[in-house]
Amino acid sequence: MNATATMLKTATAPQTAPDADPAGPQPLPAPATLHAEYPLSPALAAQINARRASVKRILSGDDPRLLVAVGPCSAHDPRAVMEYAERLARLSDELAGQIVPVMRVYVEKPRTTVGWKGLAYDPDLDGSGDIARGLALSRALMRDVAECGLPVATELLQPMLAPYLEDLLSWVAIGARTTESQLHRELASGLDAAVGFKNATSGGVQVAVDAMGAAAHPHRHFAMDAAGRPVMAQTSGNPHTHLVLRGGSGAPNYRAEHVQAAAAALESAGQNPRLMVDCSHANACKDHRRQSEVMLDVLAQREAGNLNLAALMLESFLHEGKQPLVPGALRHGVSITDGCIGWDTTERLLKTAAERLA
Ligand SMILES: O=C[C@H](O)[C@H](O)COP(=O)(O)O
Ligand SMILES: C=C(OP(=O)(O)O)C(=O)O
Repeated sequence: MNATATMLKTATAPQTAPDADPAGPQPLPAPATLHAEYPLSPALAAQINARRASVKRILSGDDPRLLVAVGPCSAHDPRAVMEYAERLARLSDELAGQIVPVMRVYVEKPRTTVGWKGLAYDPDLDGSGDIARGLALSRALMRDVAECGLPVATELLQPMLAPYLEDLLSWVAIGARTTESQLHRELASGLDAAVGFKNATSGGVQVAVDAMGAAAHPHRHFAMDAAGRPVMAQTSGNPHTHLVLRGGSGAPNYRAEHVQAAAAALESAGQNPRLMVDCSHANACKDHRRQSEVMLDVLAQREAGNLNLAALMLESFLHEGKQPLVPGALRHGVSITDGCIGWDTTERLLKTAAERLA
């Protein structure tokens, strides 16, 4: 039984400390405590390093395969996420000649205003906010997905979460709402994994180009160490960053003219022109069914010779669409945040991409 299933089996009782004042601050385990509880074996650490290198080779143009960040908008149900991971792992082996999937295991969700903020924040989906249990579940789930043979992708949103999870990550997103944030550029500068910076929710690409430049530099910044103590961190800079075009202000930016303009902005800034197109979000006008047309358009651009299109993102789960968060009445395998394409559509799209890229 994987760690997540064990966690779920044993974690049904409330996990808050008996004497904790629910209104007051409550202690969290230090990163080192969770690492000890859910350690990374040397073999898995080596596999993650190899996966990170594979992602970087695609983004540097040294590997002609297509990188695809694919999976649910949010990981609200670890059992369903593992069911999805097992399917994706099988498909990944079948398409390995042309496609390198990295699986979205998003445990923090940025909200436009308010809403459920992710497994790490509220694992019981009821507003109880058991962050301690959410952190443990998040680490256990990411490790189980990694042990499934899949590179793990996530958005890092709360910088304090990074020391709990970063050793498990093969690709990291900085989201549209935080690409302009200096804290997230500092965070990215210290990561070993490649980092994709989303364009702004307005559609503006320059903030992401600036973020890539900032993240490439070393930074000295406030951070937390493995023991949970505040420290002065010194990073060496991360040269493995790239732009993610996700549309903005209700308008897509995945078409050839947008991609060419973005590549020009990147090249004039001396940045890597290879980029990822997020087929969801504003590129799909928040309609999950439009992800297919976005992906097929991008594939056509690649076939026309634009190899700067090195990567794609798909929001995909077991079943298509989304559902309201009604605890106790949730349908299995359906997103509770953004709408997703279902597994059958995902499999068909990835197989189509592999055939066209062969
Ligand atoms: O990917 C998820 C959403 O784009 C993001 O969390 C914003 O969702 P919201 O506008 O419903 O808050
Ligand atoms: C929140 C996400 O995207 P964005 O930052 O582009 O809204 C996401 O990819 O889940």
